[in-house]
Amino acid sequence: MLRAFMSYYKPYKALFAFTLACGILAGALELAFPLAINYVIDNLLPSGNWQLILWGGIGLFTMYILNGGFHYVVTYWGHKLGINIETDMRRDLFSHIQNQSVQYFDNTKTGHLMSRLTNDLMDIGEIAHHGPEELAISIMTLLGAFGIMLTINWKLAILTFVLVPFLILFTYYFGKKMSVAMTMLFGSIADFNSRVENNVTGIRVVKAFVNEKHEMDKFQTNNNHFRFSKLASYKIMAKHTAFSQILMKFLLIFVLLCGTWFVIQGELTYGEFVAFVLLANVMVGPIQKLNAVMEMYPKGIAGFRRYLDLLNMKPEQEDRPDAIHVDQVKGEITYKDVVFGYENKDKVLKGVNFSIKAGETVALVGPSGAGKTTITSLLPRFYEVESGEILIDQTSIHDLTMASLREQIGVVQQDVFLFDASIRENIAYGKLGATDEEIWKAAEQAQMTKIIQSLPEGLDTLIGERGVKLSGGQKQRLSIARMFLKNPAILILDEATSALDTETESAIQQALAELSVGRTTIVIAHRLATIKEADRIFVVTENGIEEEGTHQELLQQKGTYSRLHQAQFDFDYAGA
Ligand SMILES: Nc1ncnc2c1ncn2[C@@H]1O[C@H](COP(=O)(O)OP(=O)(O)OP(=O)(O)O)[C@@H](O)[C@H]1O
Repeated sequence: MLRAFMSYYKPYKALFAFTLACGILAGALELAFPLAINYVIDNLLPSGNWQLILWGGIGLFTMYILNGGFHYVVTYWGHKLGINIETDMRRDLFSHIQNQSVQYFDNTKTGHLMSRLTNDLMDIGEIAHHGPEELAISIMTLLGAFGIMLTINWKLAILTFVLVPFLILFTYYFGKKMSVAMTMLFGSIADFNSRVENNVTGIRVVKAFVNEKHEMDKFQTNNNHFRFSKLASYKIMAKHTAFSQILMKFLLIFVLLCGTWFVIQGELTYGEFVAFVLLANVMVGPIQKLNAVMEMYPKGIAGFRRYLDLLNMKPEQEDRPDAIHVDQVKGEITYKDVVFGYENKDKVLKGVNFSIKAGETVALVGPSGAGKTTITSLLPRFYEVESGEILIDQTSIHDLTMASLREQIGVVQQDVFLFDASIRENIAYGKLGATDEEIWKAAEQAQMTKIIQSLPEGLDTLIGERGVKLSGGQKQRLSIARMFLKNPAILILDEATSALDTETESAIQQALAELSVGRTTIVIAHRLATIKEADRIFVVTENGIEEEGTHQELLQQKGTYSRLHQAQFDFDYAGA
């Protein structure tokens, strides 16, 4: 863990060395002060040379100006080092999270991930700055003070220093307790975030079911758990502060008493006595700093441990070393004996076989839960097949790089996800850096021009989280416009129009028909009327592809498709 932590210092070696050097100089100046006082009392004072004393004062003042400068560097540049490291860790974690498989996101709470990226790393910057640097400076100052004390009076120096290991051990003990408390606290913050995220994204459902009170109760449970964890950490912190204050004052009084005794015995001059007391005071500084680092350490380290746990988790999917990048596929698709189940549960697909010619439009129909969406999710490798093989243009999708494979495939879903940004940004998501001209062209192809023109801010209109300010049909058109820009060779339309009214549906069907021209298209539809024109229709049941043919052929077969068609016809007729 330490090695992983230290590796983040590599890019900032110079900054680290600079702040460390300033810290060491500041520590050395702190040590010089008691020696200077010792000299003034024992040498200058008896001589009565007022001028020399004045020069001594000016010298001391200059020393402190320098000391202030060094402290500024340590505080500002040291923190800069810390925040740089914290930023780098966040960058690595975000990139790592993005590379995780879809399955990983199925099983991970958004709030927990948010917590890992924000709160968990919050203290790491402090540790990165104060940790190694202050540890080194404090140890150096402590040893320096001890060395000087030894030269003044070795007996008193040893008596004073006997107490220091106890102080450090005591801090270590509290640090361990704090680490456990902080891990608990971070866990409860993650749950807390998760609850808030769930509530905010589902607020319409909460309100529609008038379940605000129920949500409030659940929130309060998390809130109380958070309060409990935080209080536990404060209790440890309070005990630590109280005990260390007592021990520190005990150290000073001990030096004062012993020092007085040594002065009475004639073993210590007045100047040396004052220097000793001041040195004991100087020692309190590093001990307090060590305490602070030890107090901070558990917080930082608990977060860093959670950070490493996630960072060390290898993405379930990676490109093969010899994977090839494809620029443009023709779009021929073959599924060979594909078997798949989610998370080792029952198999959803138990040996699916089919092939689709380049440019063909194929519709998947069948009962709910039969695995239509699952079949299409395997093509861009959102999930991995358990056995069997999927080929595009006769090449296994596992022999292609994941990025180039996904560039060839466009998915339009019923539940369109849009970003909390402008219409322009959302359309341009299909081709980053697209010009306004390209965006307008895509909007026109998706029959969206009039909608955009009617909005006061046109392309710059902000559409809210998940596109909440747009209607279902508008969102759908926007996702189609985005797809025109992406221009993939293979298109998957997953029940893209099932939630729309007839007029909007027919407009969007038209846009989709235009979008599918020249592309291999897989359409998933419940409403069979929308896929009559498909080149072929596959009937997916729990046994795999049960029937296959054109609309007319399947009707004549009088099998599952014909039954589904009849049931839908009866339903529509009854509805009319
Ligand atoms: N991410 C997932 N994790 C675990 N199980 C899943 C996941 N997605 C789907 N399933 C399960 O896999 C099975 C097939 O689901 P799928 O969505 O592929 O069916 P479908 O034929 O598209 O259904 P529908 O027509 O209702 O959309 C279902 O039993 C479903 O519960």
